[in-house]
Amino acid sequence: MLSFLTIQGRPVFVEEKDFRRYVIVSLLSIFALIVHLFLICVFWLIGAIELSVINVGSVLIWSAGLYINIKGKHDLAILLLCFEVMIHAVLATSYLGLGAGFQHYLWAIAALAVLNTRLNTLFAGLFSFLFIMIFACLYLIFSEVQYSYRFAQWLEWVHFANILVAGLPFIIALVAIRFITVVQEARLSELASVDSLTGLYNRRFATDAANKILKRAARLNEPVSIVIGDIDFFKEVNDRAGHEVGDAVLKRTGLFLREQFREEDVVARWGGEEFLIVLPGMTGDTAFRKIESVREQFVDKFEEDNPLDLITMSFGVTECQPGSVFKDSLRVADHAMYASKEKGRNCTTLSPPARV
Ligand SMILES: Nc1nc2c(ncn2[C@@H]2O[C@H](COP(=O)(O)OP(=O)(O)OP(=O)(O)O)[C@@H](O)[C@H]2O)c(=O)[nH]1
Repeated sequence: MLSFLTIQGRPVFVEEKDFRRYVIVSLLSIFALIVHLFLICVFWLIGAIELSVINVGSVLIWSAGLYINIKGKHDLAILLLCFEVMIHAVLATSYLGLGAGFQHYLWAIAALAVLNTRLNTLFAGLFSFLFIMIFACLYLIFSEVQYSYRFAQWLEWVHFANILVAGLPFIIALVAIRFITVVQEARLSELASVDSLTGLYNRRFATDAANKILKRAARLNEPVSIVIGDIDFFKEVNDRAGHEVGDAVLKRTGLFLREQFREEDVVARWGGEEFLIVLPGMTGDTAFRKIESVREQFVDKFEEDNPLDLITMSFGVTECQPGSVFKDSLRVADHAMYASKEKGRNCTTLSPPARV
């Protein structure tokens, strides 16, 4: 995914992921620059010249970070900004003591360092640990430092504000990790259950679903029918029109079959040009009539789009006996489908249920 952006008046396209880093790091830098410029004035006014000077240093580093980020070196910019926060936290604590709460920013950058996926995991972990280690050391080294500037009555509010501001990146980092995890879990489960060519369920998912449907049907004493459908002379389609056309036929068959059945029915690509359909609540006779109508519509659909090449399907149907095992009923449906092939194809065969 590309986004449009102008750098020095020239239009450039950047990758969506980089564009996000560009915007986030730039906004963060601008926000930090404003805060530090404000702090320079505040410290100057209260006579804390050395603190004012520290903030001048920060302004220079954040400006450099912003510049490097605009130039496209986002990782270097993030690294530089993490080090600025670290140095700032140490110096501020050494002058103002732990009561001002600047040490809490180390937790924020520890979380951000782990989020930087371009750092290898070991490095990211080590960086993060380094920041937490410094945080712990600040408590050992500067526990005696007392705040000695004007407006001491505001100190606890400065601490309060620092905890809140430092907590924000921490929350953002956790939300980002959660978001990425949820999206990836959904993607993985889709990959594990869906056939990438047709978008139908794959064999593994369909087997699990069929077993569950059969168990439920046995409990409720309801019928279930199993159907195997196979495209006729598919090898010829591939040989004459090419593999790509063959793929397109499979895709359209998948779409067509999905449209023909209810949501609770399982329609899956069983392999190659073979499809499995599980019809809960349907007796063998009803399933047979339904499949015959689907088969006729299938021929019409492909005839409309491609009148020269007749594409047809052969089906095998069976009803599962309560308490029967999926693989036994599947075998019966498969034999029924082969019986349809032997009868000359483009037809449906209903077989009696497998014995329990
Ligand atoms: N394009 C394409 N072809 C596939 C795919 N999977 C399997 N095939 C092809 O499907 C063809 C199946 O051929 P056969 O098993 O001989 O069956 P058929 O030609 O349909 O003949 P009958 O089933 O007897 O009517 C083979 O040529 C496989 O290469 C796929 O994902 N894409």
